[in-house]
Amino acid sequence: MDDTNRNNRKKNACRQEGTLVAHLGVAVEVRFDATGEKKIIRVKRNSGHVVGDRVTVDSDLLIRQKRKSQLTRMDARGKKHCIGANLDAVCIVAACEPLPPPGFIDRAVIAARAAHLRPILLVNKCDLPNSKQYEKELKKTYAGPVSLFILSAITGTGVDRFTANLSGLRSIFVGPTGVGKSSLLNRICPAINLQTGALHESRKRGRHTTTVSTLHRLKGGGELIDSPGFIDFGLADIPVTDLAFHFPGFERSHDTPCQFRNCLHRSEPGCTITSLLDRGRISQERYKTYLSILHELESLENELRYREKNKRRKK
Ligand SMILES: Nc1nc2c(ncn2[C@@H]2O[C@H](COP(=O)(O)OP(=O)(O)OP(=O)(O)O)[C@@H](O)[C@H]2O)c(=O)[nH]1
Ligand SMILES: [Zn+2]
Repeated sequence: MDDTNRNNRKKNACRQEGTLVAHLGVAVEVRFDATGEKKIIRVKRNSGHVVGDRVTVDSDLLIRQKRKSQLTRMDARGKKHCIGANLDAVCIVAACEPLPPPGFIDRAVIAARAAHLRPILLVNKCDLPNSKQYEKELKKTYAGPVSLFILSAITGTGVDRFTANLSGLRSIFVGPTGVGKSSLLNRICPAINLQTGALHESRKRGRHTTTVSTLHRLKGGGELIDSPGFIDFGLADIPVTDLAFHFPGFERSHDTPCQFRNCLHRSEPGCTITSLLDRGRISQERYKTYLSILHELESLENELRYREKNKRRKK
């Protein structure tokens, strides 16, 4: 073996492949494929790595591999955040207390579908007396095209039925803060024993609990990512003409395309969606929500176009 070959072999020996299993802000934790061992590696705060990323580690250097899928959201200031990588499903956690901000579930379903991920809606805290009415409303709007599970992290109701569906999938929990994501994860994998709101409350440190993203292996074979709660699930990179296709409640329109390919379903002739609306097959409430998200996306597209133009002018 010549020196070059020997050096290359040496180099490859200290290169290891793995999965990023925790993001701690200024460091990440990588689980190596070969040994299952974990290593903490320092990264810059905005290094662009997210939980679920496949990486090659060369001593302390982290090389990210191409993602098969990713889930992205936009915050109120227009900044994009990738929340998880190489996913299969998005578990949107909601509860009657605290109620999610208006449009949160719709945006999360749209973002999941646009990223080719399966949306799963979890209605947690079904042990609370106010839950029944809320469950009814969510079932009416989403059940069918979106898998929906009613459960309680406290009593354990519905949890086994839900976890049976996670086998073989990498899923991520998303939801506003306080809906019980960490409590559910604790119930599903008791070994993790994550800090939950109650724990923090007892230490009088407020309710913001999850500050890091972590990936956990499930007994049944799947993987689950717990991510910090956030208030706004702004849509990123979804063209206005694609919105209706991903919008929950418009699934009936998929078989019959509108007359115009760029139809936005307002008042264009030959529009399948407004025709279904007129015949009561799409509810007024769903259509109104669609229009408000459409308006939001149009404003965003205009803003981006304006910024782009200004940038070019300055050059
Ligand atoms: N009654 C009831 N309370 C629950 C249930 N699940 C969670 N809680 C309570 O809701 C509060 C918030 O729970 P967490 O699990 O910390 O919520 P989270 O969604 O992880 O919150 P963040 O980490 O801030 O995103 C805690 O006080 C839990 O005890 C449930 O099924 N029923
Ligand atoms: Zn149309």
